[in-house]
Amino acid sequence: MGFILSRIQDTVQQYADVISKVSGVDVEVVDNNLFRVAGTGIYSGNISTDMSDEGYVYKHILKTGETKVIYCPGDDVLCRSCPSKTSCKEKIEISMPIEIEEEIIGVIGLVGSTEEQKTLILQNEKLFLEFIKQISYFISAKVMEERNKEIFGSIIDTLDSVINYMDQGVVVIGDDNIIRSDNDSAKKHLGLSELEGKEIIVRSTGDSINNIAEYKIEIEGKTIFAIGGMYSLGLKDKLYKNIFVFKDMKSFKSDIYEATSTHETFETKNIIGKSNETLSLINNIKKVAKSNSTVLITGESGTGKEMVATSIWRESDRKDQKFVAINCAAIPESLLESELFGYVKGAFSGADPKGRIGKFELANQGIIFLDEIGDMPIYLQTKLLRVLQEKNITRIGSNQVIPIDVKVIAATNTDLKEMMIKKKFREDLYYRLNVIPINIKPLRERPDDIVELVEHFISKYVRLLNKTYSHIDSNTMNLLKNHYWKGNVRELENTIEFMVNMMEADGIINNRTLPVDFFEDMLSGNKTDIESATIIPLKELEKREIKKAAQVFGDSTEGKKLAANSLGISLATYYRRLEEIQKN
Ligand SMILES: Nc1ncnc2c1ncn2[C@@H]1O[C@H](COP(=O)(O)OP(=O)(O)OP(=O)(O)O)[C@@H](O)[C@H]1O
Repeated sequence: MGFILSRIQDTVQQYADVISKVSGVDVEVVDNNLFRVAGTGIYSGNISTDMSDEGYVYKHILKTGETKVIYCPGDDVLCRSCPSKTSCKEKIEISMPIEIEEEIIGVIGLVGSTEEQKTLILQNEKLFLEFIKQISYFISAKVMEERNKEIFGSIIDTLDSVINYMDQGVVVIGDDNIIRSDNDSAKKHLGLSELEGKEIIVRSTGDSINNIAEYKIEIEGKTIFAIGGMYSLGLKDKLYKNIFVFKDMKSFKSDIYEATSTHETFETKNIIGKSNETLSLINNIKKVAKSNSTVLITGESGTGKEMVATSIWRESDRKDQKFVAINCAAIPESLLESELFGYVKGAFSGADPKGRIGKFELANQGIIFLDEIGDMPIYLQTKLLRVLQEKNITRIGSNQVIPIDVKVIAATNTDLKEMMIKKKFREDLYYRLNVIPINIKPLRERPDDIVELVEHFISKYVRLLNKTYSHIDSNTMNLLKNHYWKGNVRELENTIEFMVNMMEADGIINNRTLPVDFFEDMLSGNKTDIESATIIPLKELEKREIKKAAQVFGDSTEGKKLAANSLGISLATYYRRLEEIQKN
């Protein structure tokens, strides 16, 4: 604070000159560091000098805050230690502190250096004291003003840099719709390198999403949708009427997308398997990706339908756009419509009345993946069909028709044809979706993929669980190859994860590491629960397992040894039983 007086030195000097002229005596002003800020007459040649070696009276005033009249400078008790007390030119001196909020920031001195001046001061002492008091107030008021200006200026500077760092666009618009000021984000959101001086038309669409109003912006022949707020600056100056704080819809959607998309992304090179079925699947994905037609992926649960959908996206021209997945079975029927098409603030008094963007809008320009499409209620099927035909959507509660360009990939593990017969799936929608059908075979029908998938998942989990791996027993690999895998690749992956967890320090995966349900599945012949509740005679069960072992391991000598081993009987017993079965 101390140097403030010197910062308004010119103003203080002007005051000193006026006082001197009016009073006919000399004036001197020092700051709280005894720096001479202003001076007239005998002091005019010594402005901006350090007075710490001489200003004994001023030092006292800075310390005590008292006003002092020194009638005999040089002889006064305060001048006792002053080295120039004997040669002091002053005849009389009035000194008064300059204060701001009880802080002494300097001293103003009125000095008579001639006998006439001394008489003048003595005759008008009271008047002079009142006069300096007023001037001291003026100086403090000026300092206050300067200080406030500095604080205000630094607030403005801080605000300016905050506004420039904001990822929201900010534009100040005049009554004439001309941009007067803007930040870098505004340029980014509007896709222009310069904004100042350009005309901008901002109109509300009437919709509100996430509790934020939506606007349609027109600038330089472009139309941009944004969400944000328009605020009046409340100034008289019409050139600075409103401030518009906004984010363009595209970035807003990207933020939501980043926050909500959790799916694992696949590329065709990550699809494991060398069976003819898998090779032709990969080939089809590449072909299908090049077209914009709707794809319907069918296959049992766990066969890789979502994997195929994301691979189509990664191979397509839309790979840099969004892939938005929605599982129609996982969302309550009452919410599915709003999830798909979005809704605006006030559309209904639901749990989230603020308004929300729908998946179709989020996926615009990209791909929407409608998983478990068979679970979509019939009334929504009608709406979906209309969206696919008309290529636009309307948010629930809004009048705005929004054009949509999305590629649709649907998937199901239910038999849609059968659902059509039962009138649970609309025939017209089925044909609209089934433009390009892709069927993924169950894993049991492509055993040639199993060895590679097993090895892939073993190395994945060995790495993830930080285990040491040596090899997998060939007998165990045979069991895995011949398993029914009703949960398909997902079940295989889970089984391998279990086995790697169970693996001993020797790093060998064998029958002992297999999960119990694996054997239960084998015993039940992978039939449904009701069927497996049927009690099978032990003799029959034994026959079935021996036959299965013969099938799995073949009839080479080595295979027979493995079969006997996995059945837990001696080789001789295995030969004998097998012979009996074959005779019957
Ligand atoms: N050929 C494959 N190569 C590598 N991983 C695969 C393969 N097929 C399936 N998977 C894996 O199997 C798991 C199940 O796949 P996905 O979720 O795509 O199946 P889905 O058919 O969509 O299942 P659901 O019908 O239950 O939703 C995933 O972890 C996936 O990565």
